[in-house]
Amino acid sequence: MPERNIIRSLFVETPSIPGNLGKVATAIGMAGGDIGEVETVQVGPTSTMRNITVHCDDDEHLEQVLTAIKKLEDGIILHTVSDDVLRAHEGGKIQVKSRLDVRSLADLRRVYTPGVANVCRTIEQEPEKAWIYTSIGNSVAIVTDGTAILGLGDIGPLAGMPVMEGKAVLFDRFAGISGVPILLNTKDPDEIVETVKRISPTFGGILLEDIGSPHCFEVEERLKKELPIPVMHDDQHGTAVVTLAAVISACKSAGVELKNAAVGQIGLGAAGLAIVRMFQAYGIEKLYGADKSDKAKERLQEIGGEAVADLEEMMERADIIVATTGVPGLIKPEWVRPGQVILALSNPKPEIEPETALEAGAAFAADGRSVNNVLGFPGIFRGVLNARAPEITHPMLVAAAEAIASCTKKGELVPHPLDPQVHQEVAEAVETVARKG
Ligand SMILES: NC(=O)c1ccc[n+]([C@@H]2O[C@H](COP(=O)([O-])OP(=O)(O)OC[C@H]3O[C@@H](n4cnc5c(N)ncnc54)[C@H](O)[C@@H]3O)[C@@H](O)[C@H]2O)c1
Ligand SMILES: O=C(O)C[C@H](O)C(=O)O
Ligand SMILES: [Mg+2]
Repeated sequence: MPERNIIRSLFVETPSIPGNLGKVATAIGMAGGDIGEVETVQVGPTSTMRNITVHCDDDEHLEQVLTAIKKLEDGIILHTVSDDVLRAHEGGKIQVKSRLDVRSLADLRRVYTPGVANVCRTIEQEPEKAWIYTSIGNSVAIVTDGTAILGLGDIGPLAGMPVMEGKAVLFDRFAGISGVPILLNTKDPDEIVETVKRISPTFGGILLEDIGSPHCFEVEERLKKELPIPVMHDDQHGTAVVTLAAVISACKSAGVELKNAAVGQIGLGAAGLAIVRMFQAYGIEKLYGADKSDKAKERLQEIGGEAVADLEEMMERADIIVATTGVPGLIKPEWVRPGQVILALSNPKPEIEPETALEAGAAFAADGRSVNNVLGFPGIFRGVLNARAPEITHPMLVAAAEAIASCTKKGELVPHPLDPQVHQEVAEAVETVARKG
């Protein structure tokens, strides 16, 4: 199925006679639209109202679907078309809620003053107890400067907030962690480091998100060194973990020894360079990298990778291709070699659609929706917070990748992110390594 970028909710009235919903569904299907949920809002004696979610490729395609429904007769009426995704974002996606109720004066005194003063004193005397008596040990800051929001680029922290709120939802749902978005009004590495350090006492960990390269490398390195709590740049290490898991699974299915495979990385920014480092540390020797920026290629050479000037040449040489450039359609179908593994991970649109890569002969292909760092970061932070580890180490990340691979069904590259087992397994694997110290 090609990528569907437009999701709309259609409010449709049909006569309450069997077969009419079928006519609507057929009209949508014949126009190439995909139907998501169908919600019956009201059933009356003469007519039925439904909300039908439809997925289309683009605006033009949506128009074709709407025209097809409008052409239907026999009392079928399309009343409204609304943007489901925008609607779901109204009021934001997250909120801070109290875990305790305040119904009586006694509750008030327990939750707040005067009772709370004793808790403050306890923490003053034994700061360690903040992990027991506050939410700090279960809270992670999701910090962005807005310079590399998905593949949308430097759109600023404010426009990046929906992504940060999204990450907070995933932390909550998959790991029971309170993720708190922090938007930074600066791109200066010194100011970022200074600000994050100053707010850090509020949190048990720091997730850096969608901070562009090259300043993300310095920012993360300094914060890791200077803070006593785990710091991880998701676009680097979360992505590298999930990518390693995907290639472990692909090689297992194809009966190929991963360590002997030739791997090509297109895009050597935050995600790409970390993926190369992860592959190197895993023992893969034949590693090629391509980037339009000479500085990025220099960074690859500094860590012992081989820079290739031409994408076509890289496609020719590599058995496994990973792309993280943010450029949709960068990989041409005619470059794909039979049997190749293609992970085109840019969001919101990949460098090549998985269907196109498979049609062109790839053995396995995936995009950034399935091979996504959502499979890694919730469990990784759950694991380190449980263990109260001061940092996230390379062996923890490898353990997380192996846990993801072990949850993957035969013939697939990664597990489904809604499988609660995967987040649990990642958390346990990371916690186990962390406790070994
Ligand atoms: N699936 C996931 O979990 C996941 C995670 C992180 C990032 N990503 C995606 O990866 C992409 C990059 O993210 P990032 O944080 O690494 O950004 P980044 O800006 O740090 O890196 C992008 C790199 O791609 C290079 N590039 C751009 N156009 C190119 C081209 N035409 N040819 C070769 N190289 C090119 C840039 O020079 C840069 O080095 C984004 O689209 C993001 O959505 C996906
Ligand atoms: O947020 C995502 O879906 C993945 C990733 O962090 C990205 O920047 O694309
Ligand atoms: Mg990101």
